[in-house]
Amino acid sequence: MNELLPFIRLLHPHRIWVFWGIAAGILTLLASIGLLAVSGWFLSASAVAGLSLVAAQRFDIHTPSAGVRGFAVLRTVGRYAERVISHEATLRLLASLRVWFYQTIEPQAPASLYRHRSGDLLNRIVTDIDTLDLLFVRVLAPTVVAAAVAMAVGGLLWWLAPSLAVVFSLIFLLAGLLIPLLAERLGRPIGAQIQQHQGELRSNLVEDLQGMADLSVYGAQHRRCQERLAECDRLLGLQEKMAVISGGSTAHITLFSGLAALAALYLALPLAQDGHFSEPVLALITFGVLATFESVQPLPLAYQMLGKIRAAAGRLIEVGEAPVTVVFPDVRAPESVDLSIDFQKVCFGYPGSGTARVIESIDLSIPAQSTVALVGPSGSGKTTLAHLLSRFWDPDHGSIMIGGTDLRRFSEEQLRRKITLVSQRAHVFNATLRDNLLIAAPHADEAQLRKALERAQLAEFVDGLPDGLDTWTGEGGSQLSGGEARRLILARALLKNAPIWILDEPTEGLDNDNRRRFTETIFANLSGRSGLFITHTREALTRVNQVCFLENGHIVACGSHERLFAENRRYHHFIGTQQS
Ligand SMILES: Nc1ncnc2c1ncn2[C@@H]1O[C@H](COP(=O)(O)OP(=O)(O)OP(=O)(O)O)[C@@H](O)[C@H]1O
Repeated sequence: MNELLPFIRLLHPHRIWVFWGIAAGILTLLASIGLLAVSGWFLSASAVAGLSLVAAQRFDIHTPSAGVRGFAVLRTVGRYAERVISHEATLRLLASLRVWFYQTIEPQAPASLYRHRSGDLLNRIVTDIDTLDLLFVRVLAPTVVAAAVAMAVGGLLWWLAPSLAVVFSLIFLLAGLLIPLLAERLGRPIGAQIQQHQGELRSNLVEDLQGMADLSVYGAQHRRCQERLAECDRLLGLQEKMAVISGGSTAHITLFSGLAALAALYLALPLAQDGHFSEPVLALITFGVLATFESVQPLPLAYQMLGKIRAAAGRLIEVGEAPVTVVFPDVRAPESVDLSIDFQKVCFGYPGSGTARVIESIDLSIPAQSTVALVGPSGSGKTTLAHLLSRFWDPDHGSIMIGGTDLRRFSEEQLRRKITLVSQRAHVFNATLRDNLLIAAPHADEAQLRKALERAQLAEFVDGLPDGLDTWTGEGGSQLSGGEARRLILARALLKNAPIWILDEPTEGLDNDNRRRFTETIFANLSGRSGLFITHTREALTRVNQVCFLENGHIVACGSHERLFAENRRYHHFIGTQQS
């Protein structure tokens, strides 16, 4: 149950709502019991009074009928209040849960979150958090309400006759404790499996939808559809098992409530005959006992779901409490105008990939306001080096400096302000062109947006659009061409105006003409900045200050493109194959 504790603690700020929700629940149930018990008493008292004319004339029908009406009104109002208040508490808890989850995963982005499939994360954020809201409304509140009501009724029975209270308590404990615990025990593994299967099904569906175009090109839709159907069948099978447990436990609760009413009648009858109380009180006791079992009716289903709730809590904690690989200091490092970059004996291996290193003892200096190109075969570690400079990860050994200060000394805001990353994978949000630009500079005015568009050579394109900057870009920029999307990302980078640029194959996938024009634009904007440019295009390599050739995580040669091309056979060969 430990996995639930962090979430129970989240209820603390909303304790007032929780308290009143539970209080309204208790009031409603007591009104329900009162209604049935007084109605029972009223009917039998009327019947008894009807036996003699004198008693019938003396019989006060007004007080009990007012009582019945009073309890009925109280029950309705109480139920309404209980629903409103408990839902308010639940929604507040949900909001706290979402904030908590976001706050715990945000420091893990982007490095640690790569481990999770996007559908899986979405599922945890939406479904697991929604499942956890059942914890209060379905489990905690009804348990407290049932316990409080049972104590109230037990106390009353004790006052009438202790034997009644003892028998009632025993049967109530069987129904309210044993059956929910049994349901929990039986439902736990199935609930956990349901939660896991639902997560997998949703992740797979998201992936299938994202890859629909490829699935249809390769004719794999039918096969994937069959796989999803098989997953749905497995899920249905599990849900059927849950339904059987739930039906069984409801039937047992009903049985126990009937038994308790019979036992109460059996014990109270001789007491009534002995004159301990009048005959109509017999009906009051029997109906009261019967109505009290209403409080335990929702418990088996709630405890049966506990497995599902615990699995959801476990899945959230697994993501939320994963170690944060990169921790930024709160205190800012002293600012320096020096924007030189130094990699000193940097070694790095991805977490979870054993001792295999992707970067091996790299020394690299990028003087301020100059650009170094990284060239190398696929998988040689170029992007990893760029991500290390962006501090998505920290090196295992060695250090990376900007202006002589270790990256680890900069606060997050300080470092992010210094660096812009323009990559082929940069994300275009499903929003307007304007919104995509404002991500970099939320307060930029029209003139600044216009200037960035002009410098990225996108102004003409935007002017030709009927909605201009308010044009929707589509999912991942699907309504833009590759070149337009890159220019939009470049305009965004220009708006940020960071002094250090990391460019990770920004022209990849563009045709020759677009690539040349895009490279031209980049270099026109690179002047005065320090840059790390991952590229293998000749037009970029001939314009940077230095080229470093990377193989298997090692820098094997550095120099001008012309010199390396003339003197380094492997570089010559690599560039030759790239150009061809
Ligand atoms: N998140 C990750 N977790 C584990 N291994 C990774 C991860 N990202 C990259 N790698 C591995 O690290 C190695 C270097 O990858 P990297 O992306 O840095 O190469 P690259 O030189 O940029 O390649 P490319 O030119 O194809 O983009 C590769 O073997 C890759 O499989």
